[in-house]
Amino acid sequence: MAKIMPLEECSIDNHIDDHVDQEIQDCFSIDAPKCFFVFAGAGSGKTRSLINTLTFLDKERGESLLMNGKQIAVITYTNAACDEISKRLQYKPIFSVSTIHSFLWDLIKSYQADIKEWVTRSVQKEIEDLKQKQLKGRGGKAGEKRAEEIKKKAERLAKIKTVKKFSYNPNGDNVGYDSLSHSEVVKMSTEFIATEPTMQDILAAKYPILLIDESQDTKKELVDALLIVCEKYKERFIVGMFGDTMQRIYNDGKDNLANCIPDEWVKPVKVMNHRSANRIVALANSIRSTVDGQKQQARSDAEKGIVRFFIASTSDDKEDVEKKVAELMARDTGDIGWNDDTQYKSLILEHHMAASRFGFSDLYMPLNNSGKFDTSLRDGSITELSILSKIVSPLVTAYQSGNDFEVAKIVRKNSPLLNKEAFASELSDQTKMLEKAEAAVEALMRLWADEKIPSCLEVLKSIRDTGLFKVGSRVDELLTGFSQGENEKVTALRNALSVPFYELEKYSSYVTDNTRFATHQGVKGLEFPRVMVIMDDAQARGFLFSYEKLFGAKAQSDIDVKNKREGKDTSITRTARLFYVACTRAQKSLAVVAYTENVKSVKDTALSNCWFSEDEIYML
Ligand SMILES: Nc1ncnc2c1ncn2[C@@H]1O[C@H](COP(=O)(O)OP(=O)(O)OP(=O)(O)O)[C@@H](O)[C@H]1O
Repeated sequence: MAKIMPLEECSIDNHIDDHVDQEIQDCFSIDAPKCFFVFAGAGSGKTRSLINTLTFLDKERGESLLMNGKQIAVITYTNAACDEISKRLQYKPIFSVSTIHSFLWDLIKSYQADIKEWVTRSVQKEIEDLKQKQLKGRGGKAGEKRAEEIKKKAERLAKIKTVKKFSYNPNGDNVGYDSLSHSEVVKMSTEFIATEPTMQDILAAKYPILLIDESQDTKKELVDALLIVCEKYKERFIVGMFGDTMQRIYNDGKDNLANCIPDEWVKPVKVMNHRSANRIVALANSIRSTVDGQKQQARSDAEKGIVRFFIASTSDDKEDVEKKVAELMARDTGDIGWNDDTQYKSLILEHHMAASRFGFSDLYMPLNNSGKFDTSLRDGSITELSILSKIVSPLVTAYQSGNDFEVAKIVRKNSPLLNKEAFASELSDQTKMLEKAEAAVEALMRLWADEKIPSCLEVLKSIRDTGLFKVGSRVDELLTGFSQGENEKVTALRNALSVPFYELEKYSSYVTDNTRFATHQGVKGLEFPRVMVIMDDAQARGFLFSYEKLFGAKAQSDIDVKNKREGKDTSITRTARLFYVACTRAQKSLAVVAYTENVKSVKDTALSNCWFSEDEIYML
């Protein structure tokens, strides 16, 4: 009788790419080290190969590297990816996993004299350039703005002379003349790496192995600098890049990276998509055929999978449309997960679209429109919002559900009324302290009495007045009325925080990834069983992407035509790549929803590109 093999062993073709990990491991040979470049489509197991490689390196080289004070550097695109990779590597000290900005800052931050010299030169040059423009310019508003900029830069230049130590926070706002901007750090450090032999020595000695995830979006200056160091230190510096040119969605990545990789680098090829069902892989291939024609195959044990394309008018009610889409998906797939909005992921183009769908627009828009809070708004780290969402909101929930233990725990952990210093100064009468803390909690909770819902400002006022939690001096400014000439951040925050407290809670759920919404860009690297990709240019305010152009509903601009003629990236190719990233997150079923001004063109394009068939399309 024939031996019955486990399914995994039967489907030999599912192991078609297994040689890739071995090819990568061979690059770390002591005698003939090589750099490598693993570029492969979505779901092909690049992250898995990265982790396998690191696990192998830990086992084979970990001890000797650590003993010599060296580390293996891993550069990822986001903090979330850093956390995930560090966790999977069990936080072992042999690895230094960081984002590009932290990596570069760590490398250069102790060279303060060089930093000072570079910044001084750079600001001087900026002033010079502005002065040149001023001479040629026509004055008017632009001229006034330039004059203001020249003045500000001259002030910074004067202050830079006195700076002893420059600071930089890779994850936040960098204000103040002694702090460096994100672009300054990238420009300066990559320039150091590309041109300073000492910095090249330090880099190669500290991190003899450097692996980069999502390298299609790695800043081009860094890629160029690393290529220089690789060439110079062939014997003792190995760079490994993992990525996919079709998933390049940020403009600062290196265009046509694949063509810049030296011939002697090892370039293993992967052809399988381990993530998605057959129909989704076929769609991904046909989207890709409009850009580079690379094809993947699904696993032999992959499900059939379902894709549907829903076309709606821009003026339709979005909530109704998306509800109907989920119902139709549940019906067509027979998968009840589509009936539960916590079980599928809706991918929107910009955060404010999640804000309007999930109900935190009034909080989000003033902050977004001010343009003063970049990443901190997106990751929820604006100080006042963070206190309200991370401390006050759980406290209110615990109190309202009668969980006294949890209330006490939150207060003890976070309140200055019960911290060590408070205990030290009230040694004789600690009950007094406890009573004070209790009274502060009661005062806060009275804001919710009689089914009232307080505004975020009222909540901040209560905790500031009672001292229940430390709020910082900006809250005093927020709680006084608007004054001419005040900091724009304060004005934006005051407007945002005048909303009912529940909007803050919704915002907080969104930034902590506890809602069904995420952006097309933000889900890079992730996967979900059910995905709804929402394309809605009318609601998106950026101009880098245009689904209407991709689907032929809007004409190409003259610039698009010119860029295309010159073989450059256009808003259409950029959008095709974003569309590819969004669709390839789906494992089992995928709904694509297009809101358009031109229903017919969208349908015609979907059919003529063979992205969807007639029976997969719904006109809503
Ligand atoms: N060789 C394999 N055998 C079985 N499953 C695999 C294999 N490689 C990857 N997978 C699974 O396929 C999915 C995609 O893998 P991974 O995230 O590593 O792909 P990726 O190439 O990094 O994807 P993307 O570029 O789309 O982010 C994961 O669920 C992973 O566990």
